[in-house]
Amino acid sequence: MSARAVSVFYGEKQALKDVDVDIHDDKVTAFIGPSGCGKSTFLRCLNRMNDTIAGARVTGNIDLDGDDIYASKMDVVQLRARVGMVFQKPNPFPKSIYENVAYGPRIHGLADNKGQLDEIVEKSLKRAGLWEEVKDRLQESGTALSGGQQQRLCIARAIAVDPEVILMDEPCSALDPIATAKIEELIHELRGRYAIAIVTHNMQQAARVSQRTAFFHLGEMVEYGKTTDIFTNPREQRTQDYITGRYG
Ligand SMILES: Nc1ncnc2c1ncn2[C@@H]1O[C@H](COP(=O)(O)OP(=O)(O)OP(=O)(O)O)[C@@H](O)[C@H]1O
Repeated sequence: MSARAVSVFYGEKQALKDVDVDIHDDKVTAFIGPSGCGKSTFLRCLNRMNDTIAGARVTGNIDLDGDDIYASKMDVVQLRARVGMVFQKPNPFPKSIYENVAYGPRIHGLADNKGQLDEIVEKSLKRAGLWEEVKDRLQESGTALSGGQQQRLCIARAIAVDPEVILMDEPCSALDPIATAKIEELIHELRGRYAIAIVTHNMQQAARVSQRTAFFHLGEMVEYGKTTDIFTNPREQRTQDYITGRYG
């Protein structure tokens, strides 16, 4: 997936200026930067979640596997299956664990019968590292799980519709350190199968989970490169100042 010259306006206010970023298929890309710099705004451009915000306007080009995602012929429901999203606060549907995962494949017609749907649910929960914990209580409510389990359920829900890209907006910020470690481990396991982009406030987390990092500041993407380079040998002074804790 690639973004070129992406700008975002909320009404008159420009929140992002001319951002170019590539999201590689086999890598985790982290978006870092101080609060309000536009990380979440940019992430939301990648599956057109900004369409749901009144007054938000996006310009520039974002391409997913050869398709312009802002083209008028783009089906946004299909796009959001291809580019799934996991939010800061786990947000399972108030339905059973099974239904949380089965819902997407059912509406997208990915299963011909109950057996196939069961298989998708099992496979998705396994990939999200949750199957062993929930296999005997699939009919219980998803909202009764712990926060970390709920977040893995949301990841299973995204996986169930066979996405190409998974976007994660601060997926661990509402979780305790153990649940956070599990999600980070899961991100490692999912890499290679899905392109992943993650917004994080936590620089250590970006360094642990990503291979590419984009540093945002005041609506600009200041520097993009290999995570190791960004953290050990940044080209830009603003990146250096941020990673050494001079602001943010
Ligand atoms: N729905 C909105 N309406 C108007 N302005 C918004 C909206 N969402 C974000 N903004 C503004 O756009 C700018 C970028 O916000 P954004 O949430 O993308 O930053 P961020 O880097 O993700 O910050 P944080 O880490 O605090 O979530 C900020 O100035 C913010 O106030």
